Formats: sequence, C-alpha cells, structure tokens
Amino acid sequence: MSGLRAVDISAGYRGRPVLRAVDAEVPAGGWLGVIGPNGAGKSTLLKTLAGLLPHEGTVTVDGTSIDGLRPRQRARVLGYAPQTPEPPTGLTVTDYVLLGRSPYLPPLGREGRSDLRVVAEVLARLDLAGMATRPLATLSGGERQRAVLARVLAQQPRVLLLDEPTTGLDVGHAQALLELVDRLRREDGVTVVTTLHDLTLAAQYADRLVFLVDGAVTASGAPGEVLTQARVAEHYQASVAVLTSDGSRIVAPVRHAGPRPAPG
Ligand SMILES: Nc1ncnc2c1ncn2[C@@H]1O[C@H](COP(=O)(O)OP(=O)(O)OP(=O)(O)O)[C@@H](O)[C@H]1O
Repeated sequence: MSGLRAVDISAGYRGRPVLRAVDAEVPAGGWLGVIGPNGAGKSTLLKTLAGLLPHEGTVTVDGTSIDGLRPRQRARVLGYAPQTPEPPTGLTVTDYVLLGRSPYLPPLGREGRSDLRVVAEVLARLDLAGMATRPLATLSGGERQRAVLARVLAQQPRVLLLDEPTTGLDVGHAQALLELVDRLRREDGVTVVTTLHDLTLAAQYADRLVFLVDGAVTASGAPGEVLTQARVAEHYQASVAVLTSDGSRIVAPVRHAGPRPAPG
C-alpha cells in the first residue's frame, strides 16, 4: 500500500511499556488524526512512526520498512515535528530552516540555489518571511513553533508527522497552518499524521481518526464515527456537546451544571 502503515506496534520507554498492539494506516495523501487524553500515548506513537523509538511490529512507508532506512534516507521520507521542540536559539530563522535541506546536500556540501528557494517559499507560506534574518531566540512562542514547522516542510518529506502543530498558535495562524498542510496533502499527495487536542480541528481536517486510550486503540474510523458524545465523555471525563455543522463534528466543552456564583 502506498502511504503509511503501522501494524501491531508496541513501544515505550525503558521499563515502561506504553503502546499496546496499535494498528494505524493512512493512504498516500490521507490525513490521520491521533486523539486521546493526556498520557494516552499519542506522542509515543508519533515518535515510533518517526523511527525514533525501538518498537515491536512494523512501520512501512509506501511498502518499505522505515527500520532499514539510514537517518538521511529516513529524513527524506518522514518529517517529524515534536510537541515541545527545542530548536537551537542562536541560529537565524533562515539558517535553522535550511537545516531541513540537510538530507539533500552532498556530504560536506553547501546548500544551492534550489535549497534557498525552497526555504524562501516555506518561510513565505508560514508568514515568516519578515523574520528570516532574526535569531530564533528573539521570536515569540507561536513564531518559533511556525519556524519548527517550516524546517520540517523544507525537508519535503513524503510523510508529515506533526505532534500538536497548533500549540501556541492563535486561531488565524492555526487555521493557516492546517490549511497549508491540507494543500500539501491534496496537491502533492503528502501523507499526514497529526496529534491534535482540539477535537473540532481534528474532525475537520483529518479524514480518519485513531482514538488512543492507555496506549491502545479504542476506536478508529471516520471522525463522525469516532467522535461520539458518549466516547468523548467517557475517555476524557469531560462534559461536551458533539454537534454537526456542514457534515463535520464540532466538539464543544459544556460547563458542568451547578450553582453559578451571583453576579457582582
Ligand atoms: N521519555 C519518557 N520516559 C518515560 N516515560 C515517558 C517518556 N515520555 C512519555 N512517557 C510516558 O508515556 C506515557 C505516554 O506519554 P505520551 O507523551 O505518549 O502521551 P500523550 O498522549 O502524547 O500525552 P499528552 O496529551 O499529555 O501530550 C505517559 O504515561 C508518559 O508519562
């Protein structure tokens, strides 16, 4: 199958199993959203798909196991943005985003004109062109988050693994980023896997969801099937309303009923 396929994945940290027999599949050009409460194993799954954690089971991209790939080859196939990135703050935005081109440079070679063009394009698409020469250390949290995504996009991978990519972004920049990812998926056939705590955004952008609870898949399928009020209430211990608008789910927190403090 072209796209990404994970079969029977078990993984964790030293002496601490987290994922238990997880299956996940996303065709080329598809968008898989990984959802679940804090500590469910979403980031662990993304790290495993990125080839960064030892695991049982198989992860293949377009039919090729990622385990056999060298880091340089892997970086051309998979682009991973962690949830809490720690980019080297001394670099300028351009130099940092240029790091995304490393898998394409010859050994000890310097970037060429085409690499600089890719970087300039990505910076423009992420509204960072005006900050290209600034040190990362001087960027706001949301700007830095966008720079991290710019580095991953400059890598031009076939699969994007984005762990909470909208963290710290205002609603406009969050939407612009998700629209950009959606366009890469539709126009270039990039395969996308994201974790998103915002279930409404997850439902609107992903075409399939995997719902993880305690390291295992409790539900998977189209957002409309997975995001039921009962399931969200049970696994997040949350009081929510699940509404439908334009065929897409909206998951809205609803304040628990109870006495309200008197105004004033
Ligand atoms: N480096 C680590 N070493 C040991 N345990 C870890 C490590 N990273 C995560 N864990 C544990 O693994 C479990 C799953 O963590 P993970 O970060 O995958 O969850 P998550 O679903 O992404 O959570 P969140 O929504 O809070 O980001 C948690 O119990 C966490 O404490």
